[in-house]
Amino acid sequence: MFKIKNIFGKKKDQLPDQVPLARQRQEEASSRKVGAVDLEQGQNLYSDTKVYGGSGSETETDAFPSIPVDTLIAKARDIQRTASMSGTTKVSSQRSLSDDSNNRFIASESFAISSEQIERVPLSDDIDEDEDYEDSSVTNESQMEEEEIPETTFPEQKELKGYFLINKIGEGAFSAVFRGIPDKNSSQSFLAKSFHEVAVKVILKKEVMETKGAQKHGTKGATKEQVLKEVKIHRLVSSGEGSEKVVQFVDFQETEHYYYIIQEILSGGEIFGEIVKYTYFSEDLSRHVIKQLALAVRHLHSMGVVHRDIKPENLLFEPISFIPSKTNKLRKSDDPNTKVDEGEFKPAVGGGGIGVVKLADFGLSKQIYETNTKTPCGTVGYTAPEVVKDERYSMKVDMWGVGCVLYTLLCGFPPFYDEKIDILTEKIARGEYTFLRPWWDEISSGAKNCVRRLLEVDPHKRYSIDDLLNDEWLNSYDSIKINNDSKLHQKRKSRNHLYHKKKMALMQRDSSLLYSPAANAMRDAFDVSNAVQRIEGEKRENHTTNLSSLQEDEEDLLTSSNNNQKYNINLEENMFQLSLNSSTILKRRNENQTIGTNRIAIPTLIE
Ligand SMILES: Nc1ncnc2c1ncn2[C@@H]1O[C@H](COP(=O)(O)OP(=O)(O)OP(=O)(O)O)[C@@H](O)[C@H]1O
Repeated sequence: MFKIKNIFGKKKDQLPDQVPLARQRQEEASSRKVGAVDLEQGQNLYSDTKVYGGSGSETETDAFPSIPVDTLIAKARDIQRTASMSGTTKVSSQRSLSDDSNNRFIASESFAISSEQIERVPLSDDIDEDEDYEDSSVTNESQMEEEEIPETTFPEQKELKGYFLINKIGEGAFSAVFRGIPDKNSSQSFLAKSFHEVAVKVILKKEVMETKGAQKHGTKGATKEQVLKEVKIHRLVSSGEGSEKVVQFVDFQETEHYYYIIQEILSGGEIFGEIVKYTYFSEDLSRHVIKQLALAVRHLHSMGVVHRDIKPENLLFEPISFIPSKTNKLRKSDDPNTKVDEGEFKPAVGGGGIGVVKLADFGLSKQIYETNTKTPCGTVGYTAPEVVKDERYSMKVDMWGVGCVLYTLLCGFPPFYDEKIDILTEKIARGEYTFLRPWWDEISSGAKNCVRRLLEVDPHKRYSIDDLLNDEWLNSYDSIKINNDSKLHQKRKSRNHLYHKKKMALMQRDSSLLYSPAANAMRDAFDVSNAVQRIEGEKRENHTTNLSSLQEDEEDLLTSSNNNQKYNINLEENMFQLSLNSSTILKRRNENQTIGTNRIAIPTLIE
């Protein structure tokens, strides 16, 4: 590991590769405000008046004759786009029709900047989160139903029973995710009745191979076995004490053309998007997220399940109301003109609009032993101590993932980065990362220590989930309140559905920052890091002869039994195969090649 004392005194080629990425992140963050800073709040951007009828013939006037109308419209649209990402300003457009004293109709349209906080619209939850309250949005059901008109009739709706698809809220490499409403009159799923709304992940069957063999010899794609395994594991981890930190599994349907995985909806979306928005999180907010992630991981590990794909894209959240900061909390590495205010943090509730956080996406998860079975093989009670120990080490893959997330939350860029995938792989394998100045200067030693203990190369020395939950920094104060009151929880969720709708519409309108080069580089860094750790985990597991029978239904992802040979498999291929239905790396790259953004170079075979 190398340490850099001060990056500014160094020549460009001596700088760690994270530096350009960190700078790129900051530059992209500032670009989102470019439009908004040009104009004062309240200033009219564009006003076009058309006069029809009356005594004179049709005339047209510009309120700002010196500026071409088209330029103004383009500018207004541009600002509207950037403003929708910054969440701080809104460009409103107004149309009106009136008649004047000459009996003429005047149609006017104007754009204006206002300080309305569109991303932070009160969630109809300006109610104290701690209070139990009656929620009018729930009691007035007819009003609620009136709002729930599907955007369009989706082809995916045709074969789905018991749920109405309302709007698309996300996309994976092989799936589309919709917000859906359970049909109260359907007998489809008993569980669905307790959810006002759900997320429906739809996988088109023709994208999915029937068997592992087909996958090996045919086109790349997820296999049916993998879809079923994801469902099996998701269903398993949605049960038992502690499962409330995991996105709940609700229902599964297989039809002629589709697989439908129905799950609890988290209306805030991905934590990833919030990192892009705020550039980084305060220590309080980072702790808030990590504590909840740690509780989810503890639950999984207690059931013998390893997630293996822990990253900010797989952390979903419920929004809470945003409280603007009372005092300036800028770090010295921040640009005061561009840093988006994270707002006040409320212990046990959250901050930055982020409340409850849950772990999602079990597409790469693996059950390495069972905890509640009578089958001797794989049951902890019947397993030799060294095997149990090794299983524990396999779980350390997730702890590495938690470390990468924590690092990224605290500073805004991932711990390991290189444009070339093979160099990035080496850095990850060697644990080569630094607490870069100036970005880490003001981060506490407690937080750094926690990161260090998680990003420990040797899994024996790396924090276990219990170590993390006992970490001093993580326990500086009670960052979350676990509320098991499901009735109250449901009320809160239903209150947020309008917010969700608005936010999704905004995200769809402008995802330029979410898919900017730096954001994609961040995604890639996580995908590579997780793939490297999974390969390490597989290596360790294969050393353990006695390991669980559950491996039987695992895909033969690393085809060779020879460990050295395994490691030499083209990592890109491996990552794709390891990730399958949850990987987006190739898709992103293909998309980016067409739009010409700069990407990590696709590697050649490592011989
Ligand atoms: N339960 C949910 N609540 C809200 N949004 C969700 C939910 N599940 C998925 N999404 C949204 O849909 C996106 C894609 O979902 P998911 O990650 O499960 O699909 P995937 O095919 O496994 O994706 P990937 O290829 O990114 O791994 C998520 O990143 C998220 O934005």
